[in-house]
Amino acid sequence: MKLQLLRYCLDPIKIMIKFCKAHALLKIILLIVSAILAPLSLLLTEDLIDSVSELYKGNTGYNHVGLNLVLLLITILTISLCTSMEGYLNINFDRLLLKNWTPVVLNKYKQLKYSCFEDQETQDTIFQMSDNPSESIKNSFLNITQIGSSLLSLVLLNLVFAKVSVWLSVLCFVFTVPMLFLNYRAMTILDSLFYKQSAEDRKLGYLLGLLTTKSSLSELKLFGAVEYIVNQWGGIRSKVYKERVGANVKSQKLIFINTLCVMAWTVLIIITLVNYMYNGLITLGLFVALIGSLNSIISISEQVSWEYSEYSRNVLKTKYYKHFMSLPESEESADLKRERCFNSPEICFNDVYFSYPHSQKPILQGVSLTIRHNERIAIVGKNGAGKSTLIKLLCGLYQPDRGEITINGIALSNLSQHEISALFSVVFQDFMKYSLTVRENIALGNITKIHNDAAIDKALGQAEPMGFLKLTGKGLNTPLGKLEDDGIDLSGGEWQRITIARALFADSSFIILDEPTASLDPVAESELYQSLSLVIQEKGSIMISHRLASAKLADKIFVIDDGRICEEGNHDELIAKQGIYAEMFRAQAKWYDIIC
Ligand SMILES: Nc1ncnc2c1ncn2[C@@H]1O[C@H](COP(=O)(O)OP(=O)(O)OP(=O)(O)O)[C@@H](O)[C@H]1O
Repeated sequence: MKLQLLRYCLDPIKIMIKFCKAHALLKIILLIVSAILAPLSLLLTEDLIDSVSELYKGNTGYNHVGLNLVLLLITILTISLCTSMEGYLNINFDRLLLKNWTPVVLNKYKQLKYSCFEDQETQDTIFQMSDNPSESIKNSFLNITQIGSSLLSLVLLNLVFAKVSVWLSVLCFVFTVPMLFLNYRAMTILDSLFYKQSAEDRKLGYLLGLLTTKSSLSELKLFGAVEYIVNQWGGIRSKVYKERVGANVKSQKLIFINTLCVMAWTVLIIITLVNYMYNGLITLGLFVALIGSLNSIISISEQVSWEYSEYSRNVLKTKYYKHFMSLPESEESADLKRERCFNSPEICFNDVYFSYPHSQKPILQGVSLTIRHNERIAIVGKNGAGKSTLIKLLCGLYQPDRGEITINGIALSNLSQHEISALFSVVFQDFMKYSLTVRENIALGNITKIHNDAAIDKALGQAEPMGFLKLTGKGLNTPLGKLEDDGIDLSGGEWQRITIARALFADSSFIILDEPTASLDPVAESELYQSLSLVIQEKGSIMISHRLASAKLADKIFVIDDGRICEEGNHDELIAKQGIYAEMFRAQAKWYDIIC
């Protein structure tokens, strides 16, 4: 089955020629030259020995011996030069890949369509791409070209036997095949186990992570569950170990059988050659050359099997790379690079339907709504109603299946990424915590203003009016997270405020907050709303929140149920309507009434 991997053998060659053209071609030429020179050196050895023997008998002069010696030395020197140049090329491949290949891959990451992240296969590919695949692609190129060169050498070495008899050459070749096969099988037994155990290896790593990470270890200790995880880890570990021992024994058995075959084959060939020499059918030189080829054939067969086993591991990354490069990119055609300025933008959802890629489940079903600039909007609804999905569509991360989203009458799909970024800045539920400086964490919202300290301070002040953040002497350049020794580790609520500051710093027409106060304590929540109500007067706001007290502040509330807008109005209107919103609000208020 693993032989099927040979169908990918041209891919690493094509990739390496694309990114390291001259070096890759030179490597192939050097390998071909080395493959030819190995049997040639044996033939020259034969000539040298025979000429020395003729010199001894007085049938030839020193010149002939000298010429053979010089030719042999030149060949040995050339082989050694080829090997040194190959070493030099191998080092340069890394440099060239870093220079030519890495920017192409990074650019592809930049262009990837957001929907790519939905598909499990694609997620695997993206994960594999993060594990430096260029190293594996380079290695699979080296493996496959080395296999080609070794096979060429094998054929040429077998041809040396044809000097004695064609049958001997055929016999020699026929014996090479089981030798290759047994070596290959011995390697694949270990390889197959490696693949079979990869899920268990991942699980072992995960369990070990649970036992060595501060947060999980402290929770497991509290629950008294550490021993359970240790036992789980131990169970898998001993199963993996037993399987490895078993596979090694099987592999060693095959290697032993192979050694016996090689010995029988060697003895047979030597007896045949001795017999030929005894009958005067071959010279001493040819006898020595053929014995030399036996050694080379055995070691090359072992090398081919080893290289193939390495190739079968490395070439998988080439598969991932090809898949990665074929992933769809977000289209940003020339006419979409415009930067129009939308004064008083108005958002319209016109009968929008949407299902996630690879899913049949309808998430939004005929959503129609209008949001004007400077309006404070709240979107409320049960878990899974489709609130966050609506925001993702608004930011252009997904396209509606039916219906249209427009900004001032222009379809959102016709807006450039730049225009969309100028319209919306979003704080998602699963916001990012960047282990960068405070300055960078905030300026990522508008990187052009990264050195504008006054603007950064203003955004920070709006997001955290009480000044929770105690900066070190480095001020805004204080690192956050634990990547650096003097980094500050923030609480969930503190990180959330940094994220809100980032969104405010972006200076967009609308600020979108998906559960902005989920990690905040009640006092911080109330302070944030007061601060935001001032900021938001200058721009539109769309807030998703399960805390309905915050929805009271909104000019308009949209209630989503099962992907449909089922109610719309301000707090008083919706309470008067006695519908879903009123029911949700009463359910929450009841708890406070009980306590009060
Ligand atoms: N990437 C995805 N692929 C497939 N289905 C998804 C994906 N993301 C969300 N969903 C599904 O879409 C539905 C709506 O999800 P969404 O996150 O929009 O709900 P929500 O109203 O924001 O919920 P919550 O209040 O819990 O945050 C859910 O049933 C969810 O399982």
